[in-house]
Amino acid sequence: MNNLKKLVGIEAAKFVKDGMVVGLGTGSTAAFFVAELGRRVAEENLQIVGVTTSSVTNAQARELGIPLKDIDEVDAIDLTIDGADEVDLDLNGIKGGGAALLMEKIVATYSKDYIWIADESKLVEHLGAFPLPVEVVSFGCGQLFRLFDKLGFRPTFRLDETGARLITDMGNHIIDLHLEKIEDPARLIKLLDETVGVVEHGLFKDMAKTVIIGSENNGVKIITK
Ligand SMILES: O=C(CO)[C@H](O)[C@H](O)COP(=O)(O)O
Repeated sequence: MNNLKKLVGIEAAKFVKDGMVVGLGTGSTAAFFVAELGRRVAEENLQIVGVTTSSVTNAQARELGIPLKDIDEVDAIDLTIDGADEVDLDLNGIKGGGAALLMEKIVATYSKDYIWIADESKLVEHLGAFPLPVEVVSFGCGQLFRLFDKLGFRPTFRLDETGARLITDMGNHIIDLHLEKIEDPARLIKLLDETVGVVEHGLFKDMAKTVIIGSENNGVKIITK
């Protein structure tokens, strides 16, 4: 699997050109992309500015010497490349397995172009087998948990390595919804968007225009909308 993640990471870096402001995604697949960008900056003198989507990616990019700016210091982000946990045939997806969904969605929203990279195991017919992450403020999140439970969403709090409720880079918690199959993504998005205490959710609908998929048999496949 790692070889496929590396393959698509390297392929995605080819979309990055001199002068671009580039959104740098989070996760093990995006890390291969960031590593390749770092190589190009160091070895090919590629001139870019990165905007990161998590503290983890920020640390990796700094280590590699990729020039970085805060999202509010740039006029626009030309292109963001990120991983995904699930991608359906309409190029809608679930993100947030790495707990970075809020920063990832904000960076994606302000990007002119947005590409996902993934190995073939992420392609699905219906979203929902991967638990849907919902970022929530800590105040009243127990009430929110009970509400999700009553709605039949089978919620669980995301925990950190110590067993405590995970705290995201933005200082919130994550409730994962074990939905199995999301029949109507638009309806669920409306419900979550209207629920007080929900900061953001990992359903990314109509955001990615291109997905680069790595497969054992066919190598790299680029799907566009
Ligand atoms: O959304 C994400 C982080 O919040 C990641 O992009 C997603 O979880 C995919 O990660 P990986 O490439 O490690 O499978």
